[in-house]
Amino acid sequence: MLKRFFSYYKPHKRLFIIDFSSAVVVAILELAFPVAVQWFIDKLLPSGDWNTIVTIGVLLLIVYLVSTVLQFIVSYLGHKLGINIETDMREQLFTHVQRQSFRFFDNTKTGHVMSRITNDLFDIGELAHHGPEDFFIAIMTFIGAFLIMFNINPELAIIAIIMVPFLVWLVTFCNVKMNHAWKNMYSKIADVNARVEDSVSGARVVQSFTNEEFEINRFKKDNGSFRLAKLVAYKVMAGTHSSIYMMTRLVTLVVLVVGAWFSFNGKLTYGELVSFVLYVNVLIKPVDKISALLELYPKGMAGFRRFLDLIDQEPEIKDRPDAEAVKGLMGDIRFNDVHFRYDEHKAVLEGINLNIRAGETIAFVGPSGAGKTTICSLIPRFYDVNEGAISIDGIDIRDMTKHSLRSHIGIVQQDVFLFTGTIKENIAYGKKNASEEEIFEAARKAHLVDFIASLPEGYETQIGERGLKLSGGQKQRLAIARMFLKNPPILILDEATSALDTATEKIIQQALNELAANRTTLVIAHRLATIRDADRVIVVTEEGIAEDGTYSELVNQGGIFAKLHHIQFQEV
Ligand SMILES: Nc1ncnc2c1ncn2[C@@H]1O[C@H](COP(=O)(O)OP(=O)(O)OP(=O)(O)O)[C@@H](O)[C@H]1O
Repeated sequence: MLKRFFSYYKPHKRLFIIDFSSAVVVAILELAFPVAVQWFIDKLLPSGDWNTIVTIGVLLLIVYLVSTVLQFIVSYLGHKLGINIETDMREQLFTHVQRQSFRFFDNTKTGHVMSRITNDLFDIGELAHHGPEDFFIAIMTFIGAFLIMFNINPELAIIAIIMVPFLVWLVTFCNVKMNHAWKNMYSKIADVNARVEDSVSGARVVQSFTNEEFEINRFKKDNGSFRLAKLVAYKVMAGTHSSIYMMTRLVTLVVLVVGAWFSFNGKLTYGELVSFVLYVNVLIKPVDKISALLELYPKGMAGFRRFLDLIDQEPEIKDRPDAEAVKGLMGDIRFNDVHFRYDEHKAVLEGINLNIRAGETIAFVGPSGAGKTTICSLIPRFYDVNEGAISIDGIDIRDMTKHSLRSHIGIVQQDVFLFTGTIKENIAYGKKNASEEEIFEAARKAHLVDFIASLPEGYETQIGERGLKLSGGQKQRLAIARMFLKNPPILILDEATSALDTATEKIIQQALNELAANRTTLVIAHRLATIRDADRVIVVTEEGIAEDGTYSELVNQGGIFAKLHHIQFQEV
């Protein structure tokens, strides 16, 4: 895991080297300071040479100035390095989530994904900056300080260092406890995020059921669990800090008292004693640093582990290495003995055989839950078949790149999803490099022009989150405009006209008929009035494809479709 963590430094090698070497120089200057003080007290003060004292003062000032500049570099560039790494990871994670397949989103809570992309990575930048640098500097100053102390007075140096193993044990012990506490805290905040995401996006449902209290109580529960998890983490942290504080002060105290005794016995000069006490601080500082790292390391690593968990989840639907980027597909679709299941428990499709000729308009009808939407989801490879194969123009869809396959298919969902932004931006989503004329033309074909003209800001009107400020029919027309722009050879309309009033529906139906001309069009419809013009009607039931023929053929056949027809048109 550490190896993978360090691989993120690679693109920022230069920054790391500047930051790290500045930190090393600062540490060396810090190590040299007590020696200078000792020399000052023992040699310079008794000599009474005021000129040398002033010269040394000026020299020290220069050293301090250099040190200050280096401190700035360490602090600024170090943090820059950290945030660069954090940004890279966040971008990688977002890209990775974008490439995930439908099944991933079926099984993952949005709030949890949001948490991983935002909160979980907060401490990684800090760890990336402080981790290796502080660790190395701590070891370096610790060894350096000990060697100098040993040189001044070996006995006192050994007394000072004798307590360090206890400190190391304490640090390790606390590390384990804190690791656990932070990981738990991250998982709880992910739950809070998931709850907020659910309640806010479902706010209208919540209010229509007057379930606000219920939602508040559920939130309180999750928020309370998060509070508890964070409190535990802080408690462990406070325990760690105070134990380390006590141990470090104890070392200083022991050195001061024993050092004073040595001094009485002429084994230590005053300068050496002062320098020794200063060195105890230099010796202990790394332990302080390590204790800060101890707090940061588990937090950062807990986030990094969760980051890796997600990064290591391979997208289910991937391009084969030899996949072809297809162009100009006509839309001849064949299902050859297709079996499909969403999960282990229940087969949704079993042995489906279908033959859809390019340019045909096919209507899928049948009871709810029979698998009409599923059949259509398999064509763009939102899911892969478990057995059998689907081909377009004779090419197995698994032999095409996902991108080229999907660029030939347009889908108008039952539940239109629009993005926060303007009307123009949302239409242009169908074709990223569309010209203004193309956008206007698409809007015209979708009968949106009058509506857009009635808005004070026209095409620049903000439609609110997920198109909240538009009516169902307007959303639907916007989605249709988007599809005119995309202009795909294969069209899937999932009850596309269900949100329209009778008058608008007629106009849209006309537009859709125009759009469907010379394209393969699959319509999933419940209202039979919209599919009278279809070339073929396919009845899907839980047992598979039950009927296949033209509208009138099926009505005359007197089977399932005929029954549906009679129910809808109240003919007996
Ligand atoms: N993402 C999913 N994960 C698991 N099961 C699913 C998923 N989507 C659909 N199903 C199940 O698969 C079966 C077929 O669903 P599908 O949506 O294809 O039916 P449908 O005929 O389009 O229904 P409707 O007319 O109500 O839209 C149903 O039993 C449904 O519960």
